[in-house]
Amino acid sequence: MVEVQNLVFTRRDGDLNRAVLDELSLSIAAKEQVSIVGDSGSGKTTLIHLIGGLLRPDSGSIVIDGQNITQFNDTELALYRRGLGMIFQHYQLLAPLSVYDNIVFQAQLNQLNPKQSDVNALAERLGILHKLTALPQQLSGGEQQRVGIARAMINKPKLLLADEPTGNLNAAKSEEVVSLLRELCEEQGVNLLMVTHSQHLADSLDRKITIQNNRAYG
Ligand SMILES: Nc1ncnc2c1ncn2[C@@H]1O[C@H](COP(=O)(O)OP(=O)(O)OP(=O)(O)O)[C@@H](O)[C@H]1O
Repeated sequence: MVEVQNLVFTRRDGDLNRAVLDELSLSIAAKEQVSIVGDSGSGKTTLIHLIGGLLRPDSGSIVIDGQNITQFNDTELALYRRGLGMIFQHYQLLAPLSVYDNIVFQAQLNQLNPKQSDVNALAERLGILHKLTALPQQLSGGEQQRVGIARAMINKPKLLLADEPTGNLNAAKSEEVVSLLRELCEEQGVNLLMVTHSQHLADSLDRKITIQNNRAYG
């Protein structure tokens, strides 16, 4: 569950501080799947990064499962980030590593050692079982994003943050990837927050939040 209250985040713009998010509040129930839409530059990525503990707000609170992450120190915040799943538009796979190693690398850094049988089961589910020994460059965009999803899901996160996960894919591939993402999140009871520019994909989730005039609606 995500509870954001009166969030303020400013960025330096020349000599001025400019509010990107200003007293933004929103509430997302456990297991809910929510899309985040809004004009370019409205602050969607900023919001995802704040909820993901990659940025700190100027003021306001972000409560995740009862814990106000804005009060975490750096170590606590790093620990919090390890428990999240994140998916990016440009996949951010490690080029020299095989698909299998890309899926487990982050988990292993965090001293979690996913079982091979779990990796295989997830890869099968995502249709990339036959690609586990391939390098990312040998994969299509859609396949690379499936690896991104596997990497995010292998830790069994409670919260999955996806920033334009289909921004590099065509409409048909985008639908495939998002419907897989939805299914997996539903099965595992994962809260999904997905930034998208596609109204169609946004409408396919439980709820749509629009960022406009530095605030959240919907
Ligand atoms: N590192 C940065 N330094 C200064 N300003 C930034 C930085 N990153 C983003 N901004 C500004 O903050 C505002 C919000 O950016 P953000 O990336 O959150 O928007 P967005 O809604 O995700 O946009 P898009 O849909 O184009 O990806 C924009 O005006 C942007 O120019």
